[in-house]
Amino acid sequence: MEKVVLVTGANSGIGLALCERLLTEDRQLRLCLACRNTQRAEAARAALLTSHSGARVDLLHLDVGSVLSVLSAAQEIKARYNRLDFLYLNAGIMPNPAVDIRAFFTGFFSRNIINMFATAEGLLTQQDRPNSDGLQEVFATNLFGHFLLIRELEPLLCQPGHASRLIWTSSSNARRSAFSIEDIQHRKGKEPYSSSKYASDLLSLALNRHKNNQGLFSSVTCPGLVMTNLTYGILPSFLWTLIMPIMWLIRIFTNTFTLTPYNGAEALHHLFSQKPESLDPRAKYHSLTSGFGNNYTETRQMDVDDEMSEVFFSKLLQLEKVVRSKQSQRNAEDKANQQYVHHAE
Ligand SMILES: NC(=O)C1=CN([C@@H]2O[C@H](COP(=O)(O)OP(=O)(O)OC[C@H]3O[C@@H](n4cnc5c(N)ncnc54)[C@H](OP(=O)(O)O)[C@@H]3O)[C@@H](O)[C@H]2O)C=CC1
Ligand SMILES: CC(C)CCC[C@@H](C)[C@H]1CC[C@H]2C3=C(CC[C@]12C)[C@@]1(C)CCC(=O)[C@@H](C)[C@@H]1CC3
Repeated sequence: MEKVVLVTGANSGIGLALCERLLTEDRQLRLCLACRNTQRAEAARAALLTSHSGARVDLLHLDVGSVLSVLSAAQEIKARYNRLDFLYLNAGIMPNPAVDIRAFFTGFFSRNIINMFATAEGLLTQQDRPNSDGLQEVFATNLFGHFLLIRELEPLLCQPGHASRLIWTSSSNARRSAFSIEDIQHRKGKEPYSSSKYASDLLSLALNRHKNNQGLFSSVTCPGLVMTNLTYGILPSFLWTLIMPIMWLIRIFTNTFTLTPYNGAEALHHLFSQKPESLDPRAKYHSLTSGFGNNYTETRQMDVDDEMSEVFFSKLLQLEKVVRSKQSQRNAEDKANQQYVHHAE
């Protein structure tokens, strides 16, 4: 039976490289690229079809940062497919990043250097802001939009006698200390990216606890440090040009510098061929590249606990209720306005 796979943020970077790899792995695949930018999505589809002529590649408009877009994309998915085998929750943003230069040099001349290059711990801050749904943008995009999508797609994902898989693109930048259960959207802090990625680790654990018995299995990955639009946005381009040779040099000493999107997609691709029973709900699956350029996947235990993941899960369910009721209110207002205009004409 053909597998149905949907990838969010599939038009560039790790998501696009994953699509390439999946099509090479399985020619029967029915692949859906869920992207917010139609032009870029079409370009990605064309590129995939150039290397895999005759492949079944669908496009879907989805802005994971918008409640309305998620709800209408979910309707469209339910209308198009009667099953979803894999849902890759990959879209992500890191807006207005800033590097703490002093922390960089302190880390550079300390024993923490390898960890600093692998996780960027203490190095990166971002400026976040509320979006038009009143949610913090990073939280809404990297986590909540994906959560809402999963909730909407439960009828497809939780089917008796059939296993479906969720695969998150998290990060080794996910840190417990950047996350607060009192401030799940990270309104007050300066590390919304780290917080949102830690939140995806917590959510994955909770989803496994609640949904494994309904045939839904969730896993978390880290692609390593990959040169993509997201990373290029961190420093000015001339600086990247200057430090790129050093990055390739560092790669010889650390396996987390996967650098290319193809390498970064290793763990995401690896999980595609794993049986649900073999998955570890507490593990993060890391894409790694050796100094000789060989790719492999390694599992490392996440710093998550059941109690916090449970509280977080119930907070997300509460937020979902609020967001849904706001959305129905908006829909009702729009309808009333339309009727008013119609009568006035
Ligand atoms: N690069 C790295 O070193 C690492 C990346 N990651 C994670 O990998 C994932 C992929 O990022 P990466 O490939 O690096 O970067 P890219 O910027 O190349 O890819 C991000 C993708 O997400 C899409 N996206 C962003 N916001 C939205 C939205 N609101 N709705 C729909 N799609 C959206 C982008 O679309 P558009 O083109 O329209 O912007 C793009 O396709 C992210 O979750 C990131 O956090 C994790 C660890 C390391
Ligand atoms: C000369 C400059 C001051 C050097 C700055 C280097 C940094 C820009 C990089 C060092 C470690 C990198 C890193 C990431 C981005 C670029 C660095 C901060 C990530 C945060 C990218 C996104 C992720 O999710 C992480 C896994 C990466 C970890 C390492």
